[in-house]
Amino acid sequence: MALFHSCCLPTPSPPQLLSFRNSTSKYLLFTPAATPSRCRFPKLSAAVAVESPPASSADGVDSPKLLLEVRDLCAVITESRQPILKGVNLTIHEGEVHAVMGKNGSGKSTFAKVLVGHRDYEVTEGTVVFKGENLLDMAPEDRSLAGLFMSFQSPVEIPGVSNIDFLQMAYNARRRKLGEPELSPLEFYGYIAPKLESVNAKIEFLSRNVNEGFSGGEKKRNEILQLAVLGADLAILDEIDSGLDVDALRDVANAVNKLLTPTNSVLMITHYRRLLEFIKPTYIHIMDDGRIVKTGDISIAEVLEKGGYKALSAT
Ligand SMILES: Nc1ncnc2c1ncn2[C@@H]1O[C@H](COP(=O)(O)OP(=O)(O)OP(=O)(O)O)[C@@H](O)[C@H]1O
Repeated sequence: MALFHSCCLPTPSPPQLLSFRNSTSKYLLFTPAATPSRCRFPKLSAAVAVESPPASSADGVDSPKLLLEVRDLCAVITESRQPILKGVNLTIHEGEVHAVMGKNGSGKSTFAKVLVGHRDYEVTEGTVVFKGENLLDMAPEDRSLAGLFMSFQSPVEIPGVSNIDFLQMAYNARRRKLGEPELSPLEFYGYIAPKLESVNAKIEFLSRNVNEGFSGGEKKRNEILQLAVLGADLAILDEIDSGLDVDALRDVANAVNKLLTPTNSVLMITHYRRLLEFIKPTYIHIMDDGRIVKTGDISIAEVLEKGGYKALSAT
């Protein structure tokens, strides 16, 4: 705790801010002294952030609604108190697809898990507002019921519980929360059959125990089936492309694309441009040492693929 406080002193130097604009967004370039983080750590690098667009545009057309606003988010590992997130800033509007990339160990999965309230981590600073509510005040299950979904990098197995029972239980819990009547097993089967088709999964998928004995690719497909069944305002997909063959990647990406509407959003973590060719991101963010240090468009992934992170830091 002491380490955290000593690292989180307010910056003594005045903010230095450069801004520039393209046709759609205004970009803010923060110099190290003005990196927008309340918890400060010694290693600072220039960060580019995309400023939230105004609530309505000049021609009177409403801009998409704000879905998630993360400000100066800092988190430690609960047990060891080791700081992992060191001031994450991110804004997501409805209808946007955000991709987070970054070197191994930069904090991407931790960020995702902190958003869904994983107990391995404790938030020590910062705010997260989801659909206008303080997300950090909500229990993990309430975050899910509020419309947050996360597909884990390594989905858990639940021996003894069949996929269909698990999905029906989760879906009916959501309906109860919404004050809607629960679906009977027969009604639920009618609801899930087309979802199964949308992820190109076989019917046997439903009678198998949750993820037990599933191949890596089947587990990822099953995660997207869960997303299709439960629905979400914000789906966080952690390396949904890992371990997938080309056809499975296309299936999974197609299923995600079919779920995208103008009012929901995806935050996906990936190492590879390949996924971004199937699910087109609105923004790509680069995470480094627990912070988002760069934000831009698909060109970031192109530079990365050609020259690695070294090439990116030179841009
Ligand atoms: N529960 C934990 N216990 C110990 N260390 C942890 C824990 N969670 C995260 N870390 C450490 O925090 C750092 C960030 O991990 P994280 O999984 O968030 O990185 P990542 O960017 O998702 O990496 P990758 O690209 O390899 O999946 C790593 O050094 C990791 O070892």
